[in-house]
Amino acid sequence: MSEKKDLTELRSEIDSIDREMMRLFEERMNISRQVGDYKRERGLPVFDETREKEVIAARTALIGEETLRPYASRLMHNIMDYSKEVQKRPGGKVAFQGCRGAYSEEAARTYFPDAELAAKEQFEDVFRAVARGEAEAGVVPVENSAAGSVTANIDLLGRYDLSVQGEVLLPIRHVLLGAPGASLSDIGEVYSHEQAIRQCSAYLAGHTNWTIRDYPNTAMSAKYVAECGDKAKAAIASAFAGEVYGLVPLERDISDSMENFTRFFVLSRQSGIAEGADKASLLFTLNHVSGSLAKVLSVFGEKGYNLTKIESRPILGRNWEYKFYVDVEGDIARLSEDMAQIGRYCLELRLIGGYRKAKR
Ligand SMILES: O=C(O)C(=O)C[C@]1(C(=O)O)C=C[C@@H](O)C=C1
Repeated sequence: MSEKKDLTELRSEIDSIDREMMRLFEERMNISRQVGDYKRERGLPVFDETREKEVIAARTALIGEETLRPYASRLMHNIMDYSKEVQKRPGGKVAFQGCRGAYSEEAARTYFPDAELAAKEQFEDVFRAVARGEAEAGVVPVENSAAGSVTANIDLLGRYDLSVQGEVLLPIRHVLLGAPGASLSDIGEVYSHEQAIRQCSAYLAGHTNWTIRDYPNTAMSAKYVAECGDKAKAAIASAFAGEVYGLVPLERDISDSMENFTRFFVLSRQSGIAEGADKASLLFTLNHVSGSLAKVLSVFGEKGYNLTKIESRPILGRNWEYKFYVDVEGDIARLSEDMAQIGRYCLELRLIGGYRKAKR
């Protein structure tokens, strides 16, 4: 009869099995990450219920001892949950402009729930961080439903060779935030980003005694008011920013329109059209021939694309010449072919990105 192994021996066997399991676990998660990249590029969902059922059934069947099968099934279930978490987390950081509590932070969090976020001071810092590979992705606002385009970012799209891989639509609910102990009657100065100020213009017009001051970002203005601790100063930012900086809400929902949304773009170094893309953004400059713009637009119409936005931006150093930025919806997989026809009327034509339209 063989000698029973002692606890040290048994534990040492467990240790070596665990080492092997951890090595395999890491290997499996690395493959999962690649599956995640594949799915992200093609706009496929991370969760695949049919595949998970197949995997659990097939792996459980490998277990000889029947009483262990329910545990094996739970183990595989957990492994695939971790696998999905790994897939959703981008390898690198995600840059946004502003500081903690910024609407851009909320947008970045919406698109990349598990990513490590990096705050940047200026919009251009976000573009630069992605272009240099310091960030895997960047999230920037491009348009607000009430105040219109964020032209600084439209211009930066033209200057940087990055592509748009996704879109986020964020509901914006502005709050007037004051220092602890402040009330509405104390306020003399209001700080915020110029877009937020414009979006609350009707509300602010009712307070003619307030001095309105531009600030680079809504959350930064909340931070500034908190740091001053001056009851005469207020900021316009989100309720979340108010919580982050310990400010008190003096008035909620002060936007002119309750239907206030901001569109954000997800920037990436990766080019190409995401599979399942139903929206695209293009930049072009025109030939100096009469009717060029009408011709470009008519191609979009003839080919069945729905033009959802057009913006003209001045070209630096070429007075009274413009760069056109357009968004189109439709069968984006076909767009590359159709661009040849559009290109006939353009000096320059660039697809900035084909992506999935954000859900409201
Ligand atoms: O095979 C896939 O499609 C994966 O994404 C991998 C995996 C897994 O870890 O096995 C993870 C999530 C899916 O729901 C299904 C399976």
